[in-house]
Amino acid sequence: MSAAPVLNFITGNANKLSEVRTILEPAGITVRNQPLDLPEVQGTLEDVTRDKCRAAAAAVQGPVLVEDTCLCFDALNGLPGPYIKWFMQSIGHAGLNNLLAAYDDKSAEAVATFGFSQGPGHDVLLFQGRTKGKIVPPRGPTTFGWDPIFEYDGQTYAEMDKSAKNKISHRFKALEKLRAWIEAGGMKA
Ligand SMILES: O=c1[nH]c(=O)c2ncn([C@@H]3O[C@H](COP(=O)(O)OP(=O)(O)OP(=O)(O)O)[C@@H](O)[C@H]3O)c2[nH]1
Ligand SMILES: [Mg+2]
Repeated sequence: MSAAPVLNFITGNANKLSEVRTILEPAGITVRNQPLDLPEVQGTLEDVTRDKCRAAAAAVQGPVLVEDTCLCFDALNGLPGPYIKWFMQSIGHAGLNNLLAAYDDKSAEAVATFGFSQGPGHDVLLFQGRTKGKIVPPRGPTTFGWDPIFEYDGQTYAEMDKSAKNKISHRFKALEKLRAWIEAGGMKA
């Protein structure tokens, strides 16, 4: 019998870690964590995750999982995208809504891109999930980033039960792909 898969998820974000554990542990996948704050380059969603994954593998000298989250406004051709963390920190929910004040189109996409590497010098494999929604004035608890302003099917992410978010979220969809790859024996290849 083969050993149960173990992932070392390098993130400093406790909310991400909690969602990833909740989604993967029922599938028998153990998620460890090292909360390193890695430098993040500018570029496409995929560039940012690949670079973050290489930096994580170099830092821990072993197999790693990382994730980068983007929030892409359709009216702004995908911005703030990978820069959402800095936008969120500097202008908050009100500022993010104001960015779209000049446009009728409030649609947005949440994107999670996980990167897995067996270690330094190995390729980075990407697993991406996308959920479409729209940007609204904040509703619901302010526990996690921009959850209160991202509305999906009439409810903001923040208004949903965690279990409901974890069935439709960008992160869940990306982790479904990662899980399928692990179950097909990808980590051993
Ligand atoms: O409301 C939210 N619902 C989510 O589902 C979600 N996922 C991520 N985020 C936030 O979006 C930025 C991404 O930046 P990010 O991917 O670099 O994350 P991070 O720097 O916090 O952690 P990490 O890079 O150590 O993994 C950060 O501000 C995160 O807090 C979310 N906010
Ligand atoms: Mg980060």
